[in-house]
Amino acid sequence: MISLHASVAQRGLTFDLDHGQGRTLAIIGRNGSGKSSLIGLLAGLLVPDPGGTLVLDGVTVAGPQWVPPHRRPITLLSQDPTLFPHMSALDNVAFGLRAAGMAKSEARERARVGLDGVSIGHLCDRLPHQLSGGQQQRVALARAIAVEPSILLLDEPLAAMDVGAAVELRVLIRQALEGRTGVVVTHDIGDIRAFADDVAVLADGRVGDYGSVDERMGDENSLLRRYFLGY
Ligand SMILES: Nc1ncnc2c1ncn2[C@@H]1O[C@H](COP(=O)(O)OP(=O)(O)OP(=O)(O)O)[C@@H](O)[C@H]1O
Repeated sequence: MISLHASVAQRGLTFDLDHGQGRTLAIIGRNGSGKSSLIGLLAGLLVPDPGGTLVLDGVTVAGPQWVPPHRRPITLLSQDPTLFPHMSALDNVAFGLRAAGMAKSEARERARVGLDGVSIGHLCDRLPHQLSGGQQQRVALARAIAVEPSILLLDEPLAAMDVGAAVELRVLIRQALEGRTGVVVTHDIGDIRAFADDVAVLADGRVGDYGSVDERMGDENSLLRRYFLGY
């Protein structure tokens, strides 16, 4: 569950959003509409103005109290995998588990299982520069879900992939979203169809339209249709 009621006046943004448990929300909007800022607020990378609140799974993480990013039940998969270049794929995935206090052997075993889960267990000893872009993004996905977040944020996760890699990763991301709450920023109607239950259209720093994808896909006058088709 996500409940965000917060402003960032410096950026001209005010968000009012309540999103249900176990559902995935697609965020779409033109450049500068506030997509990255919304992700930043959820992830704890951006602080809302005083008086704003963010509640994740019933816990207030911004507002009267502040919970830092690494203590939130949330992880982020971005367009850029941002792996540690000097660490193997295995150690990249194990890093967050170690940081959370897990013993080294257990963290490495969990990381190995995670890399098997995204079909690159056989590449676990490779450094990032020895992996293709698609393989690096699989490592990043394994890292994002290794800590078992209840909420997964996806910021244009397939934008840098070629078509083949995108198709394969889309299946893996869809699996990763099962049993989780998701938020995906995307410009790709394929991502919306594959991942999203609901869609929010951001405009001028606000949530301009919000509702179920099925309803809006069928509605010839919907904002979703106008956004993608221009009519
Ligand atoms: N670091 C910053 N300091 C001040 N204003 C910012 C900063 N980053 C973004 N903004 C402003 O906040 C507003 C929302 O920007 P944001 O990057 O969240 O939009 P976006 O929808 O992610 O855009 P894009 O699709 O271009 O990445 C814009 O008006 C932008 O100019």
